[in-house]
Amino acid sequence: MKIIADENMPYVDALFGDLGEIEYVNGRNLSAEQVSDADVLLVRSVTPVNAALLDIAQKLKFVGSATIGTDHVAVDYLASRGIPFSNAPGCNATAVGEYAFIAMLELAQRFGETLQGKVVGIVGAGNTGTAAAKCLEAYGLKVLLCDPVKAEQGDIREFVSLDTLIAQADIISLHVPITKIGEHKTWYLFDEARLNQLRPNTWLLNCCRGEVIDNRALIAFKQQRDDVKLVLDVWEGEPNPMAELVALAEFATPHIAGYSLEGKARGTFMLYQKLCEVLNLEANKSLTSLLPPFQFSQVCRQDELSEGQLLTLSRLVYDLRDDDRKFRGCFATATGFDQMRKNHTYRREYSAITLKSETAVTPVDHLMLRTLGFN
Ligand SMILES: NC(=O)c1ccc[n+]([C@@H]2O[C@H](COP(=O)([O-])OP(=O)(O)OC[C@H]3O[C@@H](n4cnc5c(N)ncnc54)[C@H](O)[C@@H]3O)[C@@H](O)[C@H]2O)c1
Ligand SMILES: O=C(O)[C@H](O)[C@H](O)COP(=O)(O)O
Repeated sequence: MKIIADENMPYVDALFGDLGEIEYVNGRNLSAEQVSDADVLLVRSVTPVNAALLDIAQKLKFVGSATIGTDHVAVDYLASRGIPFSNAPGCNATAVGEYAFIAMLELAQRFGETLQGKVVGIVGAGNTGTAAAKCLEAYGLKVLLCDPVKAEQGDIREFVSLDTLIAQADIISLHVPITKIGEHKTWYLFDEARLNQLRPNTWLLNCCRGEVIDNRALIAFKQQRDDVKLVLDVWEGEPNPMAELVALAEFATPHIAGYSLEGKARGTFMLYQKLCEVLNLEANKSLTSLLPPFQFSQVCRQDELSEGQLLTLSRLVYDLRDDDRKFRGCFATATGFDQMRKNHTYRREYSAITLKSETAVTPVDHLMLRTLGFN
C-alpha cells in the first residue's frame, strides 16, 4: 500500500509504518502526478484536495487531513468518488484555546494590566472557542459566546449576538470556520464597518482563518486606532501575510496556534484510527507512547499564584514571545512562513505539567490550574 503524507505531519512513521510504504511530500506544492498511484493520502491544511489533484489517482482508498478545518478539501468530490475522508475535529482545540489564553496573559503583562475583571467575547463556540472559554472561565473571567449556528441547533449555552459581544467585550477571540455563503458566512465577518464598532482599547485575536478579517481594512483601521491591540496567528494570503499588518500586530505567528506536540500527535492518531476502521484493521497503537517526556514535568509552589507567575508557568509550555520574534525575522522571505511551521516542534500543552501535590498550591489555585489543564 502506498501512503503519501505531508512532510510536516509528525508520527506518521510510528503510526502508519506497518501499514504500507510511506512517501513524504511538500503539501503546499503537491501535484496530481505525485498522488497518481497513492492508496492513502494524508494532508494538512495547505493542500487543496480536489478533482485537479485526484482525478488520475484511481487506487485511492482514503484521504485524511490532520486538521480541524476542511476548507481545503472538496468533500463532495471525494464523496462522489466514494473515497472515505476524515479530518481530525478537536485534535488541536486545546492548543488553540491555550494559545489564546496565553496570548491574553502576555498582552496583560505587556500593557501593565490584569486580565482579572475583563470580559472576553468568543466568536464561534465550537471546539477551539470552547477550549479558550474553558481556560478563561478557569481563571475567573466572564465569557460571552456568539455562535448563531449553535444557537439555532439548540445548544443550551447562553449566546449573544455579535453586536452585543462587540459592545460588551474587552477582548474578542475569533474561532469560526471560513465560510463564503449562507446567512452566517464568516468571510470578512470583520470588515471595515465591523472593525469600526470595536470599543476603545479592545484586544482582537484571530487564530481561526485569516480571511475572517478583511486584512486591508484592518491595516487602515489599526493605523487610526492604536488603542486596539492585535494578536494574529492567521493571515489573508498565507504564506505571504501583508508586511504592514505584521508590523501592526502585538503578537504575530505563522498559523501555529494549534501546533502543540499533543495536538499534532492527536491529529495524526485520529487519521490512523480512521484508516484502520476503513481497512477493517485493529488500531493497536497508543497515542500517549508517541509523546516525549517534558523537561518541566512537575511544578511545586507554596504561595498564592499571581497573574505574572501564571504567565511564567504558561511560558514553560509555550513562550509566545519566541514565536513572535522568530516570525518577524523570517516571514518576509519566500519560504520563511512555511519553514517556521515545518520546524515548529517544541510546544506542549498545560497537561504536560503535573502539579506536585494537592498541598503545593492553595486549593483555589490548585483547582484553577487543574481546570486550565495541568495534570
Ligand atoms: N490557527 C490554527 O492553528 C487553527 C487550529 C485549529 C483550527 N483552526 C481554524 O479554526 C476554525 C474553528 O475550529 P473549531 O475546531 O473550533 O471548529 P468547530 O467547527 O468546532 O467550531 C466552529 C464554530 O463556529 C461556529 N460558527 C460558524 N459560523 C459562525 C458565525 N458566523 N458566527 C459565529 N459562530 C459561527 C460554528 O457553529 C461552530 O460552533 C477551524 O475551522 C479552522 O479553520 C485554526
Ligand atoms: O484547521 C486546522 O486544524 C488548523 O488550521 C491547523 O492547525 C493548520 O495546520 P496545518 O494543517 O496547516 O499544519
